Amino acid sequence: MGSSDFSWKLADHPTLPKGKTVAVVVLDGWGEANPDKYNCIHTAKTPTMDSLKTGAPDRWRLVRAHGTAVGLPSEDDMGNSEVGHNALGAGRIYAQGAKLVDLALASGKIYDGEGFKYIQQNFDKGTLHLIGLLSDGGVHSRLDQLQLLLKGASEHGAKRIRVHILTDGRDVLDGSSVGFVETLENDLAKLRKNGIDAKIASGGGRMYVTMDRYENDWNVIKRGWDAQVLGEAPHKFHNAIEAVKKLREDPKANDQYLLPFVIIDESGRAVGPIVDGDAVVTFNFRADRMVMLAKALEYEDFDKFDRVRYPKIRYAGMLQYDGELKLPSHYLVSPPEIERTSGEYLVHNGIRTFACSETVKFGHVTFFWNGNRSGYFDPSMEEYVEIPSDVGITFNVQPKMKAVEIGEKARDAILSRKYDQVRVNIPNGDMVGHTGDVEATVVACEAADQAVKIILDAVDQVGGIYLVTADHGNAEDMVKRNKSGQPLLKDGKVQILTSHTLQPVPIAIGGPGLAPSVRFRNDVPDGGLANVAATFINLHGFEAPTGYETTLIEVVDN
Ligand SMILES: O=C(O)[C@H](O)COP(=O)(O)O
Ligand SMILES: [Mn+2]
Ligand SMILES: [Mn+2]
Repeated sequence: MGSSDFSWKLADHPTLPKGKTVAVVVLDGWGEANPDKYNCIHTAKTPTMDSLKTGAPDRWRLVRAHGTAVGLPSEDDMGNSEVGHNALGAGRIYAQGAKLVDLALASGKIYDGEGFKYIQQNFDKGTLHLIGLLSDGGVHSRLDQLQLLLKGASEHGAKRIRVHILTDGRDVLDGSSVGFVETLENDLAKLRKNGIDAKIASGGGRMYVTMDRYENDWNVIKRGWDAQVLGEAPHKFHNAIEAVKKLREDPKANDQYLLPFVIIDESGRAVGPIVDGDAVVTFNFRADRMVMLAKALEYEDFDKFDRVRYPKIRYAGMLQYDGELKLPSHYLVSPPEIERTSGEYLVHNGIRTFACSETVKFGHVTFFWNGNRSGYFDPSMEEYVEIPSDVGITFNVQPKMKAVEIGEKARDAILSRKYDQVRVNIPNGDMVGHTGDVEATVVACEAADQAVKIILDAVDQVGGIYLVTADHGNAEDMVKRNKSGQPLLKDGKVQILTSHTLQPVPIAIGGPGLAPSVRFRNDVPDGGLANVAATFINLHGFEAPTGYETTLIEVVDN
């Protein structure tokens, strides 16, 4: 398609009408799995979601939400919110950050890029700092990519390297951080043998240190800043393995919330604060939980917390995290170019959108949905509403979260008849699932179901249409399993799974506004999240844009 003949105008759908309110509901972390006591969705009372499944067999199906269906490197990669919402909003499958970084490292092109050359200029006199999530979860970062980057940077002139680690336990099993730190320490020892002064300098659990998102709690970034930049933390150790082991001894401690620590030398001085003339790389490829730190590192004017010292550094992200803000301005690998998203088409075709979630998932139905782009396409056509999330708690304490509030906001938006698409993310299954608390996750799923009911009732009242789906699995399986699907025991105990899963997710359509002749096609058996955008664009009365993955629905003669 030449740029001159490109048009935002969508063709009318041959049969489906315009003007119906369409509610698009994304249940976060809600996959389909066999009934089992570790399937919290099965245990929970979810009459609304159950009725969608059993009520209309040709309007309920499963779609793929992991691996290559969402642009991840392999079928062993579980889905996640970033790639899931990108696929849902963009209607196409893009090679995602994980994959793009793999390619750039494998070809060595990462070292020829503008971003690497930019930071490289500080290697002679300064230290290279690498900050990021230390695990093989593959959601925000990957250990093997860090290992390659360490080796490559040292071969390209870095003489002094400091790694600032964030322990995981959320995309991987709790307790696995010790092994990851040991692996990293081995690698750093090898570098030291080759004359590179390479050490771990600081650390902390990802949810307590650095990896907040959508500006929910700047204290999280500040704790990281104090350790990474200022070299200050309440806990000081001589090595990181000891640090993680000791801090985990507290029975309440876990990898996700590990207290911040710094590594000190014999004289008690922090081994790696960030100072003028240093180079810094944040090695996560995923955006949402790096944007806040990127702002603190990059913005001269910054008032979210007192940085005390703002070092003059050369900073690059693994990727550019926000395409609209161009943040950070330097990066090692170009992000996927997600363009022509459904949201942009909708504003060009007179479709007014309302999008809502609570803070911890707000960017999922806006920023990720719109291709990692913050802000509106057209503020006169869109309204985005953020409900403040609880701050400073783990969500098993408040498993209902703001589900009902989100449902009610969506209800009011639907009843106002001011919007054609009302889009929400309901976070409970995912956010509580990540805590590993099975009982709380059951409560979470029940709350999510109630929110869906509130929305579907409103759809009923206005004669609208609903499309209910999810971005990836989580709450439907809370235990690590062997290949035959049985819980895998360790020391006689099951291992609780805090992470997402490889399961498919449901999608259901219906509502009084949906013509009786509409049903799911059965010739798209491998349909995935990227097929959903064409589907809801049809429900708005338009043909899907060129290049979009095919629709999941067909209109049959009765
Ligand atoms: O960032 C997180 O909370 C997890 O790593 C992934 O969860 P999400 O992809 O559902 O946000
Ligand atoms: Mn998610
Ligand atoms: Mn999640």
